[in-house]
Amino acid sequence: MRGMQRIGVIGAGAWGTALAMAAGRAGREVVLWAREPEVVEGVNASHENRPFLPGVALDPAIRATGDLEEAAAADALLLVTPAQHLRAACRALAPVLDGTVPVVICAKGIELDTGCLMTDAAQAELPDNPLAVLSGPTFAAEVAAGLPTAVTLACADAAVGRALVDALGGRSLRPYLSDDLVGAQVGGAVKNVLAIACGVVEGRRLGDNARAALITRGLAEIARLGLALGARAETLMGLSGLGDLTLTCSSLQSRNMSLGAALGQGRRLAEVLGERRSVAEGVYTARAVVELAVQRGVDMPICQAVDAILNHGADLDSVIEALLTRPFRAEGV
Ligand SMILES: NC(=O)C1=CN([C@@H]2O[C@H](COP(=O)(O)OP(=O)(O)OC[C@H]3O[C@@H](n4cnc5c(N)ncnc54)[C@H](O)[C@@H]3O)[C@@H](O)[C@H]2O)C=CC1
Ligand SMILES: O=C(CO)COP(=O)(O)O
Repeated sequence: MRGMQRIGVIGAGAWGTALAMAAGRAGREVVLWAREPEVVEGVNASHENRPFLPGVALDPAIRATGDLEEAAAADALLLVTPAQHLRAACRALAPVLDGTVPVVICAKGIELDTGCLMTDAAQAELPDNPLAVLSGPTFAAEVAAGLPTAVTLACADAAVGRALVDALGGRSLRPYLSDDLVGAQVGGAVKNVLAIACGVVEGRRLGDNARAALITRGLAEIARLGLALGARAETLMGLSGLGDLTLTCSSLQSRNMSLGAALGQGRRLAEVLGERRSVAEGVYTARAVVELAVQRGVDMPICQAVDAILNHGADLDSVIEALLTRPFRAEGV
């Protein structure tokens, strides 16, 4: 497998920009594709992505472009759009992307209309490209700052996976190789829904015990769905599962947790979303995950509670009461 020198990053939100920094730090030449002309201009002229990663001085070597073909002319491509737009990004890439170029999915979510994992959506549009998944406990601002971070990098082809680890890894971003693409996606998608629940706990002042209980029983939900979809337990207990769940459910740096906290304080969803330009994936994945769970016969009461609050106008206190009065059961997955 030849070395990967030029990395294209598709999507210049906080995470795409942070990954561009990580790839640059690893010695790669980076081209960052942004939808917004002001982001292209800001990255190239002021070396800052003010709309999505304000206050971070970017490596001047990172070049931004609005031209998808230019970004696609790379040895590997990182796909970092929001999950609900990933399929459209792949469709736009198909005519300009060489079929041999590895594509690394960095979005976290489940597609609403289809229930597809991101790799299934990407595969449908880019059937020839080798696919990989990069996921784990990774707040963008910390990765951009070069703080120590570890991720799961899953790829079915071990040689491609190894080349990606070598191309992107360094002392501050440490990828652990896996071949479990399903497992690497389920944790990152479901934890965003669970982080909204943990935010509600925070906003309603239900205490740290309740948050720990939600994290633990939330992990059981991730495990049940993951195993039903063919994931391996060790992946779900690794960086992309337990690791990311722990991070996102413990810090108001998380957009999902802070959104849940606002709801817990009595604010309305539309109002909270209206104040943000950044994506809180759990808002969309909640419904997708509940539909998938119903299809697969998997019990996910916490995710269902979040979906009821977000999408079905359920009263927050009634939903909390219903969770607290569920019948007692044996522990375990
Ligand atoms: N920010 C973080 O710390 C991390 C984010 N991720 C994941 O990365 C993905 C991207 O998130 P962020 O970079 O944080 O986004 P962001 O919230 O910083 O920015 C929003 C992004 O959405 C894009 N966007 C908005 N409307 C769009 C549309 N109609 N079509 C296509 N794109 C549109 C914008 O161009 C921008 O790139 C998400 O799936 C997220 O869960 C994963 C790990 C860490
Ligand atoms: O995925 C993330 C951390 O791993 C970022 O979480 P938020 O999208 O909730 O900010």
